[in-house]
Order: sequence, then C-alpha cells, then structure tokens
Amino acid sequence: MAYEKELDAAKKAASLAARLCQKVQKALLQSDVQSKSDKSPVTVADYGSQAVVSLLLQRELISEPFSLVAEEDSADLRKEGSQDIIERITKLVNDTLATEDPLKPIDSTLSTDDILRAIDCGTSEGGPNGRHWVLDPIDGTKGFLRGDQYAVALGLLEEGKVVLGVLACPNLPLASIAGNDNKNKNSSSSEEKGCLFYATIGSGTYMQPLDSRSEPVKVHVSSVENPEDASFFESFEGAHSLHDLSSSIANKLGVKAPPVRIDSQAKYGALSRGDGAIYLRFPHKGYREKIWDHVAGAIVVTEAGGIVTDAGGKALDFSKGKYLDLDTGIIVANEKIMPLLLKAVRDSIAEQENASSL
Ligand SMILES: Nc1ncnc2c1ncn2[C@@H]1O[C@H](COP(=O)(O)OS(=O)(=O)O)[C@@H](OP(=O)(O)O)[C@H]1O
Ligand SMILES: [Mg+2]
Ligand SMILES: [Mg+2]
Ligand SMILES: [Mg+2]
Repeated sequence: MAYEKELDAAKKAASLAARLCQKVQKALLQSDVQSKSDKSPVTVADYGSQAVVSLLLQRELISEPFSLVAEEDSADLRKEGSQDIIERITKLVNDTLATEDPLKPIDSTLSTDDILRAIDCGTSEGGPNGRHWVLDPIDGTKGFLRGDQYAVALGLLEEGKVVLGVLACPNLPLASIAGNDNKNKNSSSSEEKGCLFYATIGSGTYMQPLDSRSEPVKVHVSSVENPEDASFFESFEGAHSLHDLSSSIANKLGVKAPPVRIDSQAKYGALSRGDGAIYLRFPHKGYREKIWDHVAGAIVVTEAGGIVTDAGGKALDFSKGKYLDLDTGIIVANEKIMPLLLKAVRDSIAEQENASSL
C-alpha cells in the first residue's frame, strides 16, 4: 500500500498526542489555558500535542526531509513569565513519550529547549511543491475546554494534494452520534469512546478504537438520497459558523432533524461513517480558513465516498500555503445529495444578500 510507512508513523503520532490531551483534559487547570493574540484559547495540551507529533514523525521518518505546517508556535511561550508553563509542557511530553514503549525510552529526557524547538518545527508555509505534514494539535480547543469533542488532526500534502489523513477523536463515541443515516456499523455500546479515523489516497477510510482494542473497519458516508431523511452537522460555536444560514439551507432541503452541533474535525470523522449526511460551515465575513482545520478531515470524508467543496462547488485547494483560498464556506455531502445541496446553498445565500441590501 502507498504511504504505509507514513501512515504507521502518523497513526502512532496522533494516538500518542491524543493520550497527552486526554490526560490534560481530565485534570484541566485554569492556569493551563492561555489566550492567543487573536483571543482564541490555547492550552498546555495544544503545545504538548504539537511537540509529540513533531518529535514522533521526525523520529519515525528519519531518512526523509521534514516539513510541518502546524497551528501553534512558541512565541508566547518564550515571553517572560512563561517558564512554569514550559516546564509543565516539557514534563507532559516526556511522560507521554515514555508511555509509548516503557521498556524502550526513546531518547534521554528532553529539555525545555528541545520542546520549544519541536513546537517550532511547525512553521513551514506549505505550498504546491514537495511534501508537507499538516497538523492541528487540538482542533476544537473550545470543545476540549468544555469537556466536549476535539480532534488531533494530521494530514500529508504531496505536490499540493492531500494524500493521507489521520483524525484522533478521543471523546467521539464508537457508536453513531446522530440519526445514523446508515443503519450499520458497529455494535459497540454507546459509552465506549475514542475513535481513530485514517485514510490514504485511493485506499478508503478506516476507523478503529483509539486504544486499538479491535481491528479497523472500513467506513462509508451516508447513502441517504432524500435530504428529508438526512441530518446535518455544523460548528458548536455560533461564532465559527452562521447557524441562521445553515438553518435556511436545511429548510430548503426539507431536512427534518435538528442540527448536530459538535466541535472540531470530529464532524468529518462522524460524517465518514454515516452518522449524518451533510456538513455546513459558513464562517463570518473576513475569516480565513486555515488548511490544518480541513486537510485530515477532507481526505477522511472523500475516501469514504463523500464530496467536500466550497459553497460554490469548487474542490478545496490545499496548495496555496497556510490559508485556504476561499471566503464562501465549506460544504460536505454524498454524491446524491450534493447537487440539491449546492442549489439550496446558492438560493439561501442569494436571499440573505437580497435581504441585507434592502
Ligand atoms: N471566527 C472563526 N470562524 C470560523 N472558524 C474559526 C473562527 N475562529 C476559530 N475558528 C476555527 O474553528 C476551529 C474549530 O472548529 P469548528 O469551528 O469546526 O468547531 S466549533 O464547533 O466551532 O468549536 C478552530 O480550531 P482550533 O483553534 O484548532 O480549535 C479554529 O481554527
Ligand atoms: Mg486554535
Ligand atoms: Mg482547528
Ligand atoms: Mg487547534
């Protein structure tokens, strides 16, 4: 299978990073949370997760040139007064790496400088040439802080195209979370949580329990054809997506079920196994989408048979650097529903524009 070595490394890195996040989420202290310059939250777990993935990938793929486009950097951690937090991150990362193979500690203990350097390996700009890993160390930090959904999202771009994606979703139940448009899947009890989704180009999408208790299963997006029977996902946070617009689109489609609002790319994971059939994301005007919020999710859904486009039906272009070159929104559905969805999106946006020009 193509990208086998890379997939093994990515699964290991995302699972280990998820372990670090789970540990922090269990014992989250207010002092672990900081505010970034754009006012969004960041925690010791975001930094720790980024360091773990960066270190693991470099160690597992030692013979390859390494380029990582990731959300966090160490600028705030290098400011005065951050020593405590850096030390806490360093301990978290060392403890997490030591659990990977307790009999074979990977390196000698890493210093605070090693950790800052590992975080800063993620400052690549991406682009259309060569290979770039793309990482959101915690996607859905607000969900993480609420004790809700979040994901460690890791993808690989090759010549500007997504070729691999892994989504570790520690709080996502193994059983369906929504109307279950595909009445299939696993018989796990609803209390069991922690899913690892992964896909490589041309090979389909698989899901397995995050703790590898059982074998991976191949997953497929919902096969629902009538939007009336579909349910749709959107951001939990109203500040991240226009809930009024998605409600108008859902009405036009005749969707009966209420929206399923969950944080992070866990939405893409849930869609890939048919928990719902549609994802609608319409950021407020002026927001620029980052590639790390969609790379892993996009391949997980497309390899499961779904379609991911901007609101005008154009494929997402991940080759432009850190940002996605779009300002209309992102929509996901299966092949049957997509044409109807595109029309409903067009009509709803036109209505909204007419209303605001009156
Ligand atoms: N204003 C605004 N508009 C749109 N999107 C934003 C905005 N602010 C942040 N973000 C990004 O949203 C990421 C969280 O994913 P979701 O929006 O899907 O989840 S949520 O339900 O809204 O929490 C979140 O990812 P993380 O920062 O990794 O948590 C952000 O990249
Ligand atoms: Mg963030
Ligand atoms: Mg994110
Ligand atoms: Mg993040």
